[in-house]
Amino acid sequence: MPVDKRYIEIMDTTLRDGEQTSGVSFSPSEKLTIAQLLLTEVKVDRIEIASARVSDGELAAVKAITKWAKANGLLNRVEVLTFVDGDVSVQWMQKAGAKVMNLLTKGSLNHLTHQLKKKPEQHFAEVAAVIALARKKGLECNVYLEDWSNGMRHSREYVFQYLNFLQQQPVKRIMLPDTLGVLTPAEVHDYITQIVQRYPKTHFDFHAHNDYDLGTANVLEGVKAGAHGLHLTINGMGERAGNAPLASAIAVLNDFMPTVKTNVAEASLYSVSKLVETFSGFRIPANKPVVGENVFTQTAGIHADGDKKNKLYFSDLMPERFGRQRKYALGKTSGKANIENNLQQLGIQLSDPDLKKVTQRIIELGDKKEVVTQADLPYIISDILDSNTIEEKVRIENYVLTHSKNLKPSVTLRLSIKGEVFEEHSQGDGQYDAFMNALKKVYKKQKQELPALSDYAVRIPPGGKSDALCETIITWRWNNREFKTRGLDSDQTVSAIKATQKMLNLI
Ligand SMILES: CC(C)C(=O)C(=O)O
Repeated sequence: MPVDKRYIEIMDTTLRDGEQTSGVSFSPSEKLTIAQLLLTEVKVDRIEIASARVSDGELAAVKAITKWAKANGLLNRVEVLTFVDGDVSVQWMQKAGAKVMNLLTKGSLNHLTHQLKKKPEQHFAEVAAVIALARKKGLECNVYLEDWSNGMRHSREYVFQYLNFLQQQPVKRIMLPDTLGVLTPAEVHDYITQIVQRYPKTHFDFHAHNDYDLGTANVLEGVKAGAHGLHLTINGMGERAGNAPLASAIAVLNDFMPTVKTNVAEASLYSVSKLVETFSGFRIPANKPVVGENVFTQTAGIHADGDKKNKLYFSDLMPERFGRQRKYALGKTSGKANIENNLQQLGIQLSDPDLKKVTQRIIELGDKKEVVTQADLPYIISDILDSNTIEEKVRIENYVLTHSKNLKPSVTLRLSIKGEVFEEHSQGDGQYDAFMNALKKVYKKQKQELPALSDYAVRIPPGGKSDALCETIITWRWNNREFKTRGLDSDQTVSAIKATQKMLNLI
């Protein structure tokens, strides 16, 4: 029988806690773009976009977002962190056009006593006054219990006294932060269970931090224990080690909590991660689950082989769910199956001998610590197929190229023509020019002319991701006709020399 799933509200706080990542600051237009994407594409329920009073730039950002949200009927989903400061935050909220305030209050006796130096009753009265004022001005109130986790560990009586008090207040949600990211999953489960059982009619959000890398595990336990909402950030940005990452938390809830649902669109998680990465300059680690560059790439040949046979290395965490694609790395450990998978994705078929040559070339590049990407493959293949069709009568045996400050580049070149070996030394304006000058000397002594170089183009495989390969395409003029040769290598001069050797074998 289908069971009614419990709905979990997702509040994204990338633009508030996420912006507390050291070194990160979003411009108002970046904040607006991210806010729009989060509410309309990613479909989180709520966003926390700033702290009140911070700066003029922050005020401009909040104004821009609230204006857009109001025009689109989304204003009650946009939240701002505010403070127990009389009427200051409330006035700021009004100036910014915001309607939902997340009031920061003290969730542990330690914080209350040593930071605010107040007694609980004093704090509660001040909180009540701000809430009353905010409600009078038409604002909705959620309340944060800062340092709630340590409150539960060391001053539980205070936490329950405060929660009892809040039951009498016109508060929509109570937010339970593990401010220092110190809780274990078992504690999260225990503390949230106690709270939701005691206050069954109150909405509780859980706000995890990731200091022990337990953020995602903790939000899972929070939901299992009955939390109604979660605070998450894109790419796990946030104060210190960050918050629980949105993408991981959603994947975990979808795969391990069949009794709950969220409204988040998995397919948009990768693109929003990339956008936030670009705007924030905060790089996504390549191994970050769901959104990291490497997390859907199989590197070991044995994995690629198993995937080809019966999808043996697949799990429920399929890349397509997140708008991504499985990749098979190309390098010295990748082997034939990885290369075949890449060729299949590119729609290319090769004979066995050519496949062997391609595999060999990739292993050689891998040995040189070069990273080969799928975009490099057509270049490698065309280089190999080109070489297949050219009979090698001229071979460049060795060369030494020099490049020193204030001295002309020079070359010592040894090449063989139909088995006979020649050696020359020369200088030039660049290394390749020096190489060509030495080559011309050899051919002049043979009373042979060389084609004239009429164009020289260098490119890297598209996408700019490859650090492995560079292709030089040289156009030659010879007997009133033009022809091109290509050379491929990780070094630009060497790729030009390879293109030149091909020319020598064509004339
Ligand atoms: C500022 C507060 C709400 C916070 O982020 C925390 O306590 O973790």
